[in-house]
Amino acid sequence: MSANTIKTNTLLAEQIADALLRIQAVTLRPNQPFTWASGMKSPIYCDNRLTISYPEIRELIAEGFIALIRDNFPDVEVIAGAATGGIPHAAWVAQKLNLPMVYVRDKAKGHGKENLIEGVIRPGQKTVVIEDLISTGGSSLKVALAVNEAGAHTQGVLGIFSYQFEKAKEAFEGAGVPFETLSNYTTLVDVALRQGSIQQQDLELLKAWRLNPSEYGKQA
Ligand SMILES: O=P(O)(O)OC[C@H]1O[C@H](OP(=O)(O)OP(=O)(O)O)[C@H](O)[C@@H]1O
Ligand SMILES: O=C(O)c1cc(=O)[nH]c(=O)[nH]1
Repeated sequence: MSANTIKTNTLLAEQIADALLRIQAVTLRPNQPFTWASGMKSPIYCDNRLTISYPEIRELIAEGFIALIRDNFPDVEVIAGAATGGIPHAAWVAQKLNLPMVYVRDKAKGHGKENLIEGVIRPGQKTVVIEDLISTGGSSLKVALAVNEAGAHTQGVLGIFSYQFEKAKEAFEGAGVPFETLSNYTTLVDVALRQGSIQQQDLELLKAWRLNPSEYGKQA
């Protein structure tokens, strides 16, 4: 399967965008840009960690992941959570599918057993990585590659939300790892505009940022 053949469920993408807006997971802060994991500066931050506090939203997310897994990776053997945001969602999915779970740290522990991957993963095991958010894709691809380096096989990466950057698509394609998210930036902006939770001036700001996200906020 190529990296872009997984089909997004449009209704679910809207439901999740709506939920993220409702719980105020999305913050616009143009005057004090956020620094992302990649080092990029951004006027927007989507805090998907908040979803774990809402049982009906985390259930929607878990069922969304399970539908994607059933359609695309029906023979998956292990669910891997990307630390930290992906871990709770991976646990709920693994529990519902009655599958083993592991989680992958962003770097190996500096003491104890010095593990990068926690839990049991065996050579050849078909694995789906669960991540909370994909910006550049760097974090989740690192997890996917760590799984492969451990001798298992990453079938795909699934996330809650993606900013739909070309850079991420190219990175996943380059690594030969299929990926998909339950919701995305385009849907979020559409839903937010419809609801009136963003205004015209916010839209202008977001458009300026989208034109050149890597340069945004560097002068700030
Ligand atoms: O696609 P990327 O450019 O790599 O960015 C996305 C990553 O950034 C966030 O993680 P963060 O490092 O903030 O850590 P956390 O999950 O431990 O909170 C998020 O949870 C993803 O893992
Ligand atoms: O790229 C990131 O670090 C990032 C962006 C975002 O909107 N939310 C988040 O949790 N991380």
